[in-house]
Amino acid sequence: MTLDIRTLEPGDWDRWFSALELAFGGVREAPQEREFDQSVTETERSIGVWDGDRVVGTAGAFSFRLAVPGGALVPAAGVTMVSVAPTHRRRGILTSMMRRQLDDVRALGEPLAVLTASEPEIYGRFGYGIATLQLGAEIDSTRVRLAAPAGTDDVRLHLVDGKETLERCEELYARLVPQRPGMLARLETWKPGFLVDPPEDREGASPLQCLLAERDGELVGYARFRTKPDWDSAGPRGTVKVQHMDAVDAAAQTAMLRHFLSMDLMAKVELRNRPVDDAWQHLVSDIRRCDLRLRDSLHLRPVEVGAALEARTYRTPVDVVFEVSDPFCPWNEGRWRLTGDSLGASCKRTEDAADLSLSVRELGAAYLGGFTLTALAAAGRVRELRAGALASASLAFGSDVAPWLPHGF
Ligand SMILES: CC(=O)SCCNC(=O)CCNC(=O)[C@H](O)C(C)(C)COP(=O)(O)OP(=O)(O)OC[C@H]1O[C@@H](n2cnc3c(N)ncnc32)[C@H](O)[C@@H]1OP(=O)(O)O
Repeated sequence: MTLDIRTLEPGDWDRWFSALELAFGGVREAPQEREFDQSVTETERSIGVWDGDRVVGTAGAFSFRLAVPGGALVPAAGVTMVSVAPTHRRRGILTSMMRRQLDDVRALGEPLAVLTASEPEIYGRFGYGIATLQLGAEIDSTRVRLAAPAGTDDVRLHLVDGKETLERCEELYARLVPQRPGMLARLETWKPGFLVDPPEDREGASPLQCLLAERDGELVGYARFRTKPDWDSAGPRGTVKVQHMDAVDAAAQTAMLRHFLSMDLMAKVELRNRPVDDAWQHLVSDIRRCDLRLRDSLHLRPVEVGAALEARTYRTPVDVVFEVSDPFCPWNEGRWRLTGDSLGASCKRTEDAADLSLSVRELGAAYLGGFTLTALAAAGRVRELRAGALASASLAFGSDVAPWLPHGF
Protein backbone atom coordinates (compact mmCIF):
# COMPACT_ATOMS: atom_id res chain seq x y z
CA MET A 1 0.00 0.00 0.00
CA THR A 2 1.56 3.31 -1.07
CA LEU A 3 0.07 6.29 0.69
CA ASP A 4 0.61 9.90 -0.16
CA ILE A 5 0.44 12.55 2.58
CA ARG A 6 0.03 16.16 1.47
CA THR A 7 -1.77 19.42 2.22
CA LEU A 8 -5.07 20.13 0.51
CA GLU A 9 -5.25 21.68 -2.90
CA PRO A 10 -8.12 23.81 -4.15
CA GLY A 11 -10.93 21.46 -5.09
CA ASP A 12 -9.97 18.74 -2.57
CA TRP A 13 -12.15 19.97 0.27
CA ASP A 14 -15.43 18.23 -0.51
CA ARG A 15 -13.88 14.78 -0.88
CA TRP A 16 -11.65 15.35 2.12
CA PHE A 17 -14.53 16.44 4.32
CA SER A 18 -16.74 13.57 3.12
CA ALA A 19 -13.98 11.16 4.21
CA LEU A 20 -14.04 12.80 7.64
CA GLU A 21 -17.83 12.44 7.87
CA LEU A 22 -17.56 8.77 6.93
CA ALA A 23 -14.95 8.11 9.61
CA PHE A 24 -17.22 9.80 12.18
CA GLY A 25 -20.12 7.48 11.44
CA GLY A 26 -21.26 8.43 7.96
CA VAL A 27 -23.83 11.12 8.75
CA ARG A 28 -23.58 14.05 6.37
CA GLU A 29 -23.64 17.48 8.02
CA ALA A 30 -26.53 19.83 7.32
CA PRO A 31 -25.77 22.21 4.40
CA GLN A 32 -25.33 25.33 6.56
CA GLU A 33 -22.99 23.48 8.94
CA ARG A 34 -20.92 22.15 6.05
CA GLU A 35 -20.73 25.61 4.51
CA PHE A 36 -19.46 26.98 7.82
CA ASP A 37 -16.90 24.18 8.22
CA GLN A 38 -15.59 24.86 4.74
CA SER A 39 -15.36 28.58 5.45
CA VAL A 40 -13.18 28.04 8.53
CA THR A 41 -10.95 25.29 7.11
CA GLU A 42 -7.41 26.58 6.73
CA THR A 43 -6.66 24.67 3.55
CA GLU A 44 -2.92 25.27 3.67
CA ARG A 45 -2.84 23.69 7.15
CA SER A 46 -5.07 20.73 6.31
CA ILE A 47 -3.46 17.37 5.66
CA GLY A 48 -4.93 14.53 3.62
CA VAL A 49 -3.63 11.00 3.29
CA TRP A 50 -4.44 9.53 -0.12
CA ASP A 51 -4.61 5.90 -1.18
CA GLY A 52 -4.71 6.38 -4.93
CA ASP A 53 -7.50 8.89 -5.46
CA ARG A 54 -9.27 8.06 -2.19
CA VAL A 55 -8.84 10.12 0.97
CA VAL A 56 -8.07 7.77 3.88
CA GLY A 57 -6.78 10.27 6.44
CA THR A 58 -7.65 13.86 7.41
CA ALA A 59 -6.20 16.35 9.90
CA GLY A 60 -6.60 20.11 10.08
CA ALA A 61 -5.38 22.97 12.26
CA PHE A 62 -6.73 26.40 13.15
CA SER A 63 -4.38 29.33 13.77
CA PHE A 64 -5.67 30.18 17.23
CA ARG A 65 -4.40 32.44 20.00
CA LEU A 66 -4.94 30.95 23.43
CA ALA A 67 -5.22 32.89 26.69
CA VAL A 68 -2.61 31.69 29.21
CA PRO A 69 -1.98 32.59 32.87
CA GLY A 70 -0.95 36.24 32.95
CA GLY A 71 -3.32 37.18 30.13
CA ALA A 72 -1.08 36.79 27.06
CA LEU A 73 -2.66 35.40 23.90
CA VAL A 74 -0.26 32.74 22.66
CA PRO A 75 -0.25 31.27 19.12
CA ALA A 76 -1.63 27.75 19.31
CA ALA A 77 -2.47 25.25 16.59
CA GLY A 78 -6.04 24.09 17.11
CA VAL A 79 -5.89 20.49 15.92
CA THR A 80 -9.15 19.41 14.38
CA MET A 81 -10.96 17.20 11.84
CA VAL A 82 -8.72 14.20 12.54
CA SER A 83 -9.86 10.92 11.05
CA VAL A 84 -8.73 7.72 9.38
CA ALA A 85 -10.93 5.69 7.04
CA PRO A 86 -12.54 2.67 8.75
CA THR A 87 -10.82 0.44 6.16
CA HIS A 88 -7.36 1.82 7.01
CA ARG A 89 -7.28 2.00 10.80
CA ARG A 90 -4.46 0.79 13.07
CA ARG A 91 -1.77 0.93 10.43
CA GLY A 92 -0.09 4.08 11.67
CA ILE A 93 -1.88 6.69 9.52
CA LEU A 94 -2.87 8.85 12.49
CA THR A 95 0.70 8.62 13.76
CA SER A 96 2.08 9.79 10.41
CA MET A 97 -0.36 12.73 10.35
CA MET A 98 0.53 13.75 13.92
CA ARG A 99 4.22 13.59 12.96
CA ARG A 100 3.71 15.81 9.94
CA GLN A 101 1.42 18.19 11.78
CA LEU A 102 3.67 18.75 14.80
CA ASP A 103 6.65 19.35 12.51
CA ASP A 104 4.56 21.92 10.62
CA VAL A 105 3.39 23.60 13.83
CA ARG A 106 6.99 23.87 14.97
CA ALA A 107 8.06 25.34 11.64
CA LEU A 108 5.30 27.95 11.98
CA GLY A 109 6.68 28.94 15.39
CA GLU A 110 3.55 28.16 17.37
CA PRO A 111 4.65 27.10 20.87
CA LEU A 112 1.43 25.19 21.65
CA ALA A 113 -0.93 22.72 20.04
CA VAL A 114 -4.41 22.15 21.49
CA LEU A 115 -7.39 19.95 20.73
CA THR A 116 -10.59 18.47 22.04
CA ALA A 117 -10.59 14.70 21.69
CA SER A 118 -13.37 12.45 20.42
CA GLU A 119 -11.86 9.84 22.77
CA PRO A 120 -9.45 10.98 25.50
CA GLU A 121 -7.23 7.93 25.06
CA ILE A 122 -5.97 8.86 21.60
CA TYR A 123 -3.63 11.81 22.10
CA GLY A 124 -1.52 11.23 25.22
CA ARG A 125 0.96 9.20 23.16
CA PHE A 126 1.58 12.30 21.04
CA GLY A 127 2.35 14.45 24.08
CA TYR A 128 -1.07 16.02 24.75
CA GLY A 129 -2.14 16.35 28.38
CA ILE A 130 -5.64 17.15 29.65
CA ALA A 131 -5.36 20.82 30.62
CA THR A 132 -8.94 21.89 31.33
CA LEU A 133 -12.16 20.35 32.56
CA GLN A 134 -15.68 21.41 31.77
CA LEU A 135 -18.56 21.37 34.17
CA GLY A 136 -22.02 20.31 33.10
CA ALA A 137 -25.15 20.64 35.21
CA GLU A 138 -28.80 19.67 35.12
CA ILE A 139 -30.55 21.93 37.56
CA ASP A 140 -33.95 20.96 38.91
CA SER A 141 -35.63 24.33 38.50
CA THR A 142 -38.71 23.22 40.43
CA ARG A 143 -36.56 22.98 43.58
CA VAL A 144 -33.41 25.06 43.21
CA ARG A 145 -33.39 28.76 44.01
CA LEU A 146 -30.58 31.20 43.38
CA ALA A 147 -29.37 33.85 45.83
CA ALA A 148 -28.75 37.20 44.19
CA PRO A 149 -25.44 39.03 44.62
CA ALA A 150 -25.56 42.82 44.90
CA GLY A 151 -26.44 44.43 41.58
CA THR A 152 -28.55 41.54 40.21
CA ASP A 153 -31.74 43.58 40.27
CA ASP A 154 -30.10 46.36 38.26
CA VAL A 155 -29.63 44.02 35.31
CA ARG A 156 -32.20 44.27 32.51
CA LEU A 157 -32.79 41.27 30.24
CA HIS A 158 -33.91 41.29 26.60
CA LEU A 159 -34.67 38.50 24.17
CA VAL A 160 -33.06 39.64 20.93
CA ASP A 161 -32.18 38.62 17.42
CA GLY A 162 -28.85 36.76 17.69
CA LYS A 163 -27.63 37.97 14.32
CA GLU A 164 -28.29 41.65 14.94
CA THR A 165 -26.53 41.55 18.30
CA LEU A 166 -23.65 39.26 17.32
CA GLU A 167 -21.03 42.04 17.19
CA ARG A 168 -21.95 43.38 20.64
CA CYS A 169 -21.69 39.88 22.11
CA GLU A 170 -18.37 39.33 20.38
CA GLU A 171 -17.01 42.56 21.87
CA LEU A 172 -17.92 41.35 25.34
CA TYR A 173 -16.39 37.94 24.66
CA ALA A 174 -13.15 39.58 23.47
CA ARG A 175 -12.92 41.53 26.74
CA LEU A 176 -13.25 38.32 28.75
CA VAL A 177 -10.68 36.25 26.83
CA PRO A 178 -7.47 37.47 28.55
CA GLN A 179 -9.11 37.09 31.97
CA ARG A 180 -9.42 33.31 31.80
CA PRO A 181 -6.70 30.88 30.65
CA GLY A 182 -7.98 28.42 28.06
CA MET A 183 -10.19 30.88 26.19
CA LEU A 184 -9.53 31.39 22.49
CA ALA A 185 -9.36 34.80 20.86
CA ARG A 186 -12.01 34.76 18.21
CA LEU A 187 -10.97 34.32 14.60
CA GLU A 188 -13.08 36.57 12.40
CA THR A 189 -14.25 33.59 10.32
CA TRP A 190 -15.64 31.90 13.41
CA LYS A 191 -18.12 34.54 14.46
CA PRO A 192 -21.08 33.49 12.27
CA GLY A 193 -20.60 29.89 13.39
CA PHE A 194 -22.19 30.54 16.76
CA LEU A 195 -25.49 31.15 15.01
CA VAL A 196 -25.39 28.09 12.75
CA ASP A 197 -28.57 26.33 13.78
CA PRO A 198 -29.76 23.62 11.38
CA PRO A 199 -33.23 22.27 12.26
CA GLU A 200 -31.83 18.72 11.86
CA ASP A 201 -29.66 19.23 14.96
CA ARG A 202 -32.34 20.57 17.31
CA GLU A 203 -33.69 17.24 18.57
CA GLY A 204 -37.13 18.62 19.25
CA ALA A 205 -35.89 21.82 20.88
CA SER A 206 -36.56 25.39 19.72
CA PRO A 207 -34.27 27.37 17.41
CA LEU A 208 -31.42 29.12 19.23
CA GLN A 209 -32.60 32.09 21.26
CA CYS A 210 -30.40 34.92 22.44
CA LEU A 211 -30.68 36.70 25.79
CA LEU A 212 -28.87 39.97 26.51
CA ALA A 213 -28.12 41.31 29.97
CA GLU A 214 -27.60 45.07 30.28
CA ARG A 215 -26.80 47.40 33.17
CA ASP A 216 -27.16 51.13 32.62
CA GLY A 217 -27.38 50.44 28.90
CA GLU A 218 -24.06 48.57 28.87
CA LEU A 219 -23.88 44.94 27.83
CA VAL A 220 -22.83 42.82 30.82
CA GLY A 221 -23.78 39.35 29.62
CA TYR A 222 -25.42 37.24 26.95
CA ALA A 223 -26.61 33.68 26.57
CA ARG A 224 -27.64 31.44 23.71
CA PHE A 225 -30.15 28.78 24.61
CA ARG A 226 -32.98 26.56 23.43
CA THR A 227 -36.17 25.45 25.10
CA LYS A 228 -37.44 21.92 24.74
CA PRO A 229 -41.06 21.45 25.74
CA ASP A 230 -42.06 18.13 27.27
CA TRP A 231 -45.53 17.22 28.51
CA ASP A 232 -46.30 14.12 30.54
CA SER A 233 -49.22 13.11 32.73
CA ALA A 234 -47.75 15.09 35.62
CA GLY A 235 -47.77 18.29 33.57
CA PRO A 236 -45.20 20.38 31.73
CA ARG A 237 -41.58 19.29 32.30
CA GLY A 238 -39.62 21.19 29.68
CA THR A 239 -35.87 21.82 29.61
CA VAL A 240 -33.93 25.04 29.05
CA LYS A 241 -30.69 24.09 27.28
CA VAL A 242 -28.07 26.78 27.77
CA GLN A 243 -25.52 26.42 25.03
CA HIS A 244 -23.33 29.37 25.82
CA MET A 245 -23.30 32.08 28.48
CA ASP A 246 -20.83 34.86 29.19
CA ALA A 247 -21.08 37.50 31.88
CA VAL A 248 -18.79 40.17 33.26
CA ASP A 249 -19.73 39.40 36.87
CA ALA A 250 -21.81 37.16 39.10
CA ALA A 251 -24.72 39.62 39.20
CA ALA A 252 -25.10 39.53 35.41
CA GLN A 253 -24.81 35.76 35.37
CA THR A 254 -27.32 35.39 38.19
CA ALA A 255 -29.85 37.60 36.42
CA MET A 256 -29.69 35.35 33.36
CA LEU A 257 -29.77 32.11 35.32
CA ARG A 258 -32.69 33.28 37.42
CA HIS A 259 -34.54 33.96 34.21
CA PHE A 260 -33.88 30.40 33.00
CA LEU A 261 -34.81 28.86 36.35
CA SER A 262 -38.11 30.68 36.45
CA MET A 263 -39.33 30.10 32.88
CA ASP A 264 -42.89 28.84 32.68
CA LEU A 265 -43.45 25.21 31.64
CA MET A 266 -39.78 24.35 32.22
CA ALA A 267 -38.61 22.01 34.98
CA LYS A 268 -34.90 21.74 34.25
CA VAL A 269 -32.00 23.98 33.22
CA GLU A 270 -29.15 22.25 31.43
CA LEU A 271 -25.75 23.97 31.44
CA ARG A 272 -23.58 22.17 28.93
CA ASN A 273 -20.13 23.57 29.38
CA ARG A 274 -19.17 25.82 32.27
CA PRO A 275 -15.89 26.63 34.07
CA VAL A 276 -15.39 24.47 37.16
CA ASP A 277 -15.24 27.59 39.36
CA ASP A 278 -18.45 29.15 37.99
CA ALA A 279 -20.01 31.52 40.54
CA TRP A 280 -23.57 30.14 40.54
CA GLN A 281 -22.42 27.01 42.41
CA HIS A 282 -22.07 29.19 45.53
CA LEU A 283 -25.48 30.76 45.06
CA VAL A 284 -27.80 27.79 44.52
CA SER A 285 -30.01 26.64 47.39
CA ASP A 286 -29.36 22.93 46.76
CA ILE A 287 -26.18 21.89 44.93
CA ARG A 288 -27.20 18.20 44.95
CA ARG A 289 -30.17 18.97 42.76
CA CYS A 290 -27.83 20.43 40.17
CA ASP A 291 -26.42 17.05 39.11
CA LEU A 292 -22.89 18.24 38.37
CA ARG A 293 -20.74 16.40 35.82
CA LEU A 294 -17.07 16.85 34.92
CA ARG A 295 -15.33 15.85 31.73
CA ASP A 296 -12.05 16.50 29.98
CA SER A 297 -12.07 19.47 27.64
CA LEU A 298 -8.92 21.08 26.23
CA HIS A 299 -5.89 18.84 25.66
CA LEU A 300 -2.66 20.82 25.38
CA ARG A 301 0.80 20.02 24.03
CA PRO A 302 3.82 22.26 24.42
CA VAL A 303 5.38 22.08 20.94
CA GLU A 304 8.39 24.18 21.96
CA VAL A 305 8.89 23.74 25.69
CA GLY A 306 11.11 26.81 26.14
CA ALA A 307 8.85 29.22 24.23
CA ALA A 308 5.71 27.77 25.82
CA LEU A 309 6.93 28.17 29.40
CA GLU A 310 8.18 31.69 28.66
CA ALA A 311 4.82 32.73 27.21
CA ARG A 312 2.92 32.59 30.50
CA THR A 313 3.57 34.17 33.89
CA TYR A 314 3.77 32.50 37.31
CA ARG A 315 1.71 33.13 40.40
CA THR A 316 4.76 33.09 42.70
CA PRO A 317 8.49 33.40 41.93
CA VAL A 318 9.83 30.16 40.46
CA ASP A 319 13.32 28.85 39.72
CA VAL A 320 13.24 25.21 38.75
CA VAL A 321 15.07 22.81 36.43
CA PHE A 322 12.86 20.35 34.58
CA GLU A 323 14.11 17.11 33.05
CA VAL A 324 11.65 16.70 30.19
CA SER A 325 11.04 13.51 28.24
CA ASP A 326 9.36 13.82 24.85
CA PRO A 327 9.99 10.86 22.56
CA PHE A 328 7.57 12.14 19.87
CA CYS A 329 9.17 15.61 19.65
CA PRO A 330 12.76 14.93 20.75
CA TRP A 331 13.80 18.58 20.31
CA ASN A 332 12.13 19.18 23.67
CA GLU A 333 14.01 16.47 25.53
CA GLY A 334 16.51 17.34 28.22
CA ARG A 335 16.90 19.90 30.97
CA TRP A 336 15.26 23.32 31.04
CA ARG A 337 15.67 26.02 33.68
CA LEU A 338 12.53 28.05 34.22
CA THR A 339 12.79 31.29 36.17
CA GLY A 340 9.87 33.63 36.43
CA ASP A 341 7.22 35.41 38.43
CA SER A 342 3.98 37.31 37.89
CA LEU A 343 5.65 39.70 35.45
CA GLY A 344 7.44 37.37 33.06
CA ALA A 345 9.61 34.29 32.64
CA SER A 346 12.68 32.83 30.99
CA CYS A 347 13.10 29.17 30.10
CA LYS A 348 16.45 28.07 28.69
CA ARG A 349 18.39 24.86 28.23
CA THR A 350 20.73 24.05 31.09
CA GLU A 351 23.34 21.50 32.16
CA ASP A 352 22.39 21.99 35.83
CA ALA A 353 21.00 19.13 37.88
CA ALA A 354 17.26 18.58 37.47
CA ASP A 355 14.75 19.39 40.25
CA LEU A 356 11.69 17.74 38.71
CA SER A 357 11.36 15.09 36.04
CA LEU A 358 8.25 14.70 33.93
CA SER A 359 7.08 14.15 30.37
CA VAL A 360 5.86 16.89 28.07
CA ARG A 361 2.34 15.60 28.62
CA GLU A 362 2.41 16.59 32.29
CA LEU A 363 3.77 20.01 31.36
CA GLY A 364 0.75 20.31 29.06
CA ALA A 365 -1.63 19.24 31.84
CA ALA A 366 -0.20 21.77 34.32
CA TYR A 367 0.38 24.58 31.81
CA LEU A 368 -2.88 26.49 32.23
CA GLY A 369 -3.07 25.95 35.99
CA GLY A 370 -5.99 23.51 35.85
CA PHE A 371 -4.07 20.60 37.37
CA THR A 372 -1.28 20.95 39.90
CA LEU A 373 2.18 19.45 39.58
CA THR A 374 1.62 18.13 43.11
CA ALA A 375 -1.44 16.17 41.99
CA LEU A 376 0.45 14.84 38.97
CA ALA A 377 3.32 13.81 41.29
CA ALA A 378 0.84 12.02 43.57
CA ALA A 379 -0.21 10.03 40.50
CA GLY A 380 3.44 9.16 39.84
CA ARG A 381 3.57 11.32 36.69
CA VAL A 382 6.05 13.88 38.08
CA ARG A 383 9.15 12.97 40.07
CA GLU A 384 10.71 15.32 42.61
CA LEU A 385 14.52 15.17 42.52
CA ARG A 386 15.26 18.08 44.90
CA ALA A 387 13.30 18.34 48.13
CA GLY A 388 10.99 21.37 48.13
CA ALA A 389 11.08 21.88 44.35
CA LEU A 390 7.68 20.31 43.78
CA ALA A 391 5.73 22.44 46.27
CA SER A 392 7.16 25.73 45.06
CA ALA A 393 6.85 24.95 41.34
CA SER A 394 3.34 23.62 41.81
CA LEU A 395 2.26 26.81 43.56
CA ALA A 396 3.83 28.96 40.85
CA PHE A 397 2.08 27.10 38.02
CA GLY A 398 -1.37 27.52 39.59
CA SER A 399 -4.11 29.84 38.40
CA ASP A 400 -6.65 31.58 40.62
CA VAL A 401 -9.17 31.41 37.82
CA ALA A 402 -9.97 27.91 36.55
CA PRO A 403 -8.90 27.51 32.92
CA TRP A 404 -11.81 26.89 30.58
CA LEU A 405 -12.49 26.34 26.92
CA PRO A 406 -15.91 27.82 26.15
CA HIS A 407 -16.55 25.92 22.93
CA GLY A 408 -15.31 22.99 20.87
CA PHE A 409 -13.55 23.27 17.54
C1 LIG B 1 -8.97 16.46 17.41
C2 LIG B 1 -9.91 15.52 16.73
O1 LIG B 1 -10.26 15.71 15.61
S1 LIG B 1 -10.44 14.15 17.58
C3 LIG B 1 -11.15 13.06 16.37
C4 LIG B 1 -10.46 11.73 16.22
N1 LIG B 1 -11.16 10.98 15.20
C5 LIG B 1 -12.11 10.05 15.46
O2 LIG B 1 -12.42 9.73 16.59
C6 LIG B 1 -12.79 9.43 14.25
C7 LIG B 1 -12.86 7.90 14.37
N2 LIG B 1 -11.56 7.28 14.59
C8 LIG B 1 -10.57 7.34 13.66
O3 LIG B 1 -10.71 7.97 12.62
C9 LIG B 1 -9.28 6.57 13.93
O4 LIG B 1 -9.57 5.40 14.65
C10 LIG B 1 -8.22 7.38 14.71
C11 LIG B 1 -7.92 8.69 13.97
C12 LIG B 1 -8.70 7.73 16.11
C13 LIG B 1 -6.94 6.54 14.84
O5 LIG B 1 -6.35 6.36 13.56
P1 LIG B 1 -5.34 5.14 13.26
O6 LIG B 1 -4.70 5.43 11.95
O7 LIG B 1 -6.05 3.88 13.44
O8 LIG B 1 -4.26 5.31 14.41
P2 LIG B 1 -2.77 4.71 14.41
O9 LIG B 1 -2.77 3.41 13.64
O10 LIG B 1 -1.79 5.72 13.96
O11 LIG B 1 -2.63 4.42 15.96
C14 LIG B 1 -1.59 4.89 16.74
C15 LIG B 1 -1.74 4.33 18.14
O12 LIG B 1 -2.91 4.88 18.75
C16 LIG B 1 -3.78 3.83 19.20
N3 LIG B 1 -5.15 4.29 18.96
C17 LIG B 1 -5.65 4.74 17.80
N4 LIG B 1 -6.95 5.07 17.96
C18 LIG B 1 -7.26 4.83 19.24
C19 LIG B 1 -8.45 4.96 20.00
N5 LIG B 1 -9.60 5.43 19.44
N6 LIG B 1 -8.43 4.62 21.30
C20 LIG B 1 -7.28 4.14 21.84
N7 LIG B 1 -6.10 3.98 21.17
C21 LIG B 1 -6.11 4.33 19.89
C22 LIG B 1 -3.42 2.64 18.34
O13 LIG B 1 -3.78 1.43 18.94
C23 LIG B 1 -1.93 2.80 18.18
O14 LIG B 1 -1.30 2.35 19.36
P3 LIG B 1 0.16 1.66 19.34
O15 LIG B 1 1.07 2.74 18.77
O16 LIG B 1 0.41 1.34 20.74
O17 LIG B 1 0.01 0.51 18.41
